Amino acid sequence: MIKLLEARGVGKRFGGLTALSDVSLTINKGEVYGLIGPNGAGKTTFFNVLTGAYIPDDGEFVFNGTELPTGKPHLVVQQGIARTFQNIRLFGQLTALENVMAGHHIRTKAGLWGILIQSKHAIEEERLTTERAFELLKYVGIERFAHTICKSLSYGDQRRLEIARALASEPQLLALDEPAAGMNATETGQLKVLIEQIRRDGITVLLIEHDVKLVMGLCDRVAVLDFGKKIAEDVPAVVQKNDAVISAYLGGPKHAH
Ligand SMILES: Nc1ncnc2c1ncn2[C@@H]1O[C@H](COP(=O)(O)OP(=O)(O)OP(=O)(O)O)[C@@H](O)[C@H]1O
Repeated sequence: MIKLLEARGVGKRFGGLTALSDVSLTINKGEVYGLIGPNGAGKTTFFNVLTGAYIPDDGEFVFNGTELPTGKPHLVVQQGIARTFQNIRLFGQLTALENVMAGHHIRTKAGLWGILIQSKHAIEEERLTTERAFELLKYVGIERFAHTICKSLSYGDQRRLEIARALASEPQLLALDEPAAGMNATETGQLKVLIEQIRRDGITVLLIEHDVKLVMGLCDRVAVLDFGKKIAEDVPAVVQKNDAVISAYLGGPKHAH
């Protein structure tokens, strides 16, 4: 197995509150890795320190053998980590296609000057970006909405669009923060198929999700956070039976039943 991401003793505090404490975990290339835990356990904070939105107080992340920069989201994307957000963050007034194109610009080279002077290179790059954005919309199943203003898309389609936009940055690791939130059972089923396809296409997935059935059916391994600490990490079938995990979710010791 090849290590893709290692979190080493990661800690994050907000004033007196310890949101993450000494969290270490390893994600291997090609895995779908689940991060679960009760509300407020620190899952989104983990995403935020990983992707550079917050600076961790302790520890570091090593990606492909290199330490990741902290507090620099665009550099993290350039290194090959893309994320979606729990509260969808799309450009509401732009079309679906334009949103995906915005996600790709981190990989283009012409820059603002090239676009302004409409250099041959910039024009060609823009054409390829548009083509790629269409492909990605098709990949996530919403190409029919390419020219629709994104805020008028259904919630489920906006979540798919967020995934397309993240994929546009050509990540090796795709971090999804509650991608099934607000989806009905059919949409969740389709999302599962999409994530399985993403894995088959060689992209490693880190998934925060409350839908336990989805997590257990999709993830190769799962880590459980509780009050900012990792309390378990294993294959889903083992994690499900872990006493500490059951107590964390039920808010008390395990009862015989
Ligand atoms: N910017 C912040 N400032 C202060 N406290 C924060 C901040 N972000 C998170 N927290 C606190 O850190 C703790 C962990 O929050 P976090 O959002 O990471 O949990 P979570 O596991 O993602 O929860 P949920 O499942 O509800 O989204 C919570 O107690 C939260 O209130």
